Amino acid sequence: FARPSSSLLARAQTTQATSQRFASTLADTYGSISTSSPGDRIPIDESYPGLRRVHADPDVFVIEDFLDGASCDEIIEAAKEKGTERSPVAYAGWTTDIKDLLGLAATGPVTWAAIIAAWAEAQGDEDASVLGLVLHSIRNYAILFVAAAAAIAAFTKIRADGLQELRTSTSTTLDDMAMSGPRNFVLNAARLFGPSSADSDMHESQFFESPTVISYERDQSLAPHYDANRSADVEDANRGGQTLSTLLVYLNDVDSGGTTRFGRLPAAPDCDRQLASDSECLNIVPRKGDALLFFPADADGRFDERTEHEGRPAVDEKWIARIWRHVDKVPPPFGLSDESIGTYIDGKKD
Ligand SMILES: O=C(O)CCC(=O)C(=O)O
Ligand SMILES: [Fe+2]
Repeated sequence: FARPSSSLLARAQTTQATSQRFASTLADTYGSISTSSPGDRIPIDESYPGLRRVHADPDVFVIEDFLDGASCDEIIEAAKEKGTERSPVAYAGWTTDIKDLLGLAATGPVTWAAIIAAWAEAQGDEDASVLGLVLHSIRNYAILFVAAAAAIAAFTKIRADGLQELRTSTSTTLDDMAMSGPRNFVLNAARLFGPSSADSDMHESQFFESPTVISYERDQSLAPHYDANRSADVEDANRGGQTLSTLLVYLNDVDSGGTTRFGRLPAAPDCDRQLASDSECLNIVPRKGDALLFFPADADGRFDERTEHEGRPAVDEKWIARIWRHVDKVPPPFGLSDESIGTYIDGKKD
């Protein structure tokens, strides 16, 4: 099977609430599996104040002044007080990769190698029978299959170990909704996504991961990645399954560096948030209080590879807060507790 190249970025996620996923399973990278193209995204309140579409199909929005300056400052202070740690990553998509690789090995090379080896063994053996040949093939198949499985396990481990270099920021999560900054972020997000849970008993914020605050110092970055996971049903089952939307708020103004770039989407030259020096790709300049909204998967959870994006290397210090809206309820420790939502979020309008 195909060898990984140095440009290969494995999608990754953390095992903690400060999570992050990286780009592409082997199937994404080598196109060995065709997947159905994504359909409609989850609904949002399209009349939300300040909402501006900067790309259509897939939709990407900037929301001007999504969060007031005092809330931005408070979120930064709360994160500093709690302390940020190196944003952790872990390999996501590994269940898909192992399945694909094992399937590929088992149907192709392993079978042929087993038969050829059995045939070679039988050469010069006057008494070789067809039955003997078949039995030898089966034995060889079993041995080679185990060897292939071990090689695949080693390969996925190496892939996983290499991921940390792709994300050099530090982060923490804020789940104390008694503080007005994080609370305003969650309340506004719930208002924005409101329509998607309008006919459900659940409060919209139950679909959210707790806000993650990410800090980038000079030269820190987040390599191109996807926020969704092709294997979300299995690997993200304990955090609400697939990520259907990413909402991030820029918490400070950034004069230089630290843009959010979508390498597969064209530039938006008419948008004043587009980085002027990038005529190729959609590349958003952070502005304090603005939000960026996009949809890593469609409403049914189908992965949308067009939403690949990155946090470009920081020059000036950069702070963001992020909410991932999942397909199902996100239980603690990843999501907010029912008690916290009941006390501070549900029923509050602002
Ligand atoms: O820092 C950025 O601009 C992008 C952050 C991001 O992609 C993420 O947190 O998933
Ligand atoms: Fe992301």
